[in-house]
Amino acid sequence: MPEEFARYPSLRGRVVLVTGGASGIGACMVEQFAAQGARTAFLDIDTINGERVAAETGALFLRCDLRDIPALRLAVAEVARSLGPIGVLVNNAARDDRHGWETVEPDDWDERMHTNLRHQFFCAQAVAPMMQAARQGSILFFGSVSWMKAQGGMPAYTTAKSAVHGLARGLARDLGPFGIRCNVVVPGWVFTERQEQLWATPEAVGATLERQCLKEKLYPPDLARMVLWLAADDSRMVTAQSFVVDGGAI
Ligand SMILES: NC(=O)C1=CN([C@@H]2O[C@H](COP(=O)(O)OP(=O)(O)OC[C@H]3O[C@@H](n4cnc5c(N)ncnc54)[C@H](O)[C@@H]3O)[C@@H](O)[C@H]2O)C=CC1
Ligand SMILES: O=C1OC[C@@H](O)[C@H](O)[C@H]1O
Repeated sequence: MPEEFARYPSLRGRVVLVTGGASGIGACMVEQFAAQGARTAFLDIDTINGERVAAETGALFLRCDLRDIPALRLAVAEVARSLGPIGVLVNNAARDDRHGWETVEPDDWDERMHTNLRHQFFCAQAVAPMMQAARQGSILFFGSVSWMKAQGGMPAYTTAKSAVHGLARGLARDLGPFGIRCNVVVPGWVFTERQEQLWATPEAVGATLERQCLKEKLYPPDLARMVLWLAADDSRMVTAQSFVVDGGAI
């Protein structure tokens, strides 16, 4: 894996907000945006890891349960007050806990929609006015290959992740006249510590690599590289699109 990351001059000084930045892919993105010289902030429910990442990167960490929309709105406003108008939003936070179709109750369903979909919209709604004033902005939404692969065992999660595409494309149309771009990043199976611990059995890893055209495991930097480009002005005419980073699994 290449050590160096591409440099994006337009990200220097740009205010970037990442949700779910305390671990996994989100933590890698926080690290890389900070390395680009962006004024970086992240929201997460995980205080312990959030404070660790903030100490390591110098990024601003605000604890926030993104299922709580009033709290989300206050946190976004605090980021803008502290760092300046937000120019890039990365809607990364989610939870891919498995759940059987047979046992899901209405409250479970609603909670998983709140955890994986709803906050992506309300974070976009909160930053859009700042981006409208600047006549530019990049909003990234995180999807998943899981629904594309017809992965079972998590129907609420795969539903939420497929809905992200409709959300991004509709907002791309609404916000495009203001120079605001909306795109979806679609990770394949990305081997974070959590994924390794929870699900990376030799059989599951083997089956994934068998399915991928590229026979290597994906890691968070593979996603961060795509995100940096979509966040930067280098992708200035790219919107309403989905970018799959999965080693060719689908
Ligand atoms: N790792 C993978 O294999 C894949 C990941 N993805 C997507 O990529 C993104 C990042 O994935 P990972 O790093 O693996 O996720 P992760 O589960 O390791 O990290 C998600 C982060 O979001 C935070 N979070 C969860 N619920 C929250 C809430 N209510 N309020 C605030 N923060 C909350 C968690 O504390 C955590 O720091 C997610 O959107 C995920 O759905 C998609 C396909 C595959
Ligand atoms: O979104 C996802 O897609 C692939 C799954 O194996 C992974 O655990 C999940 O996060």
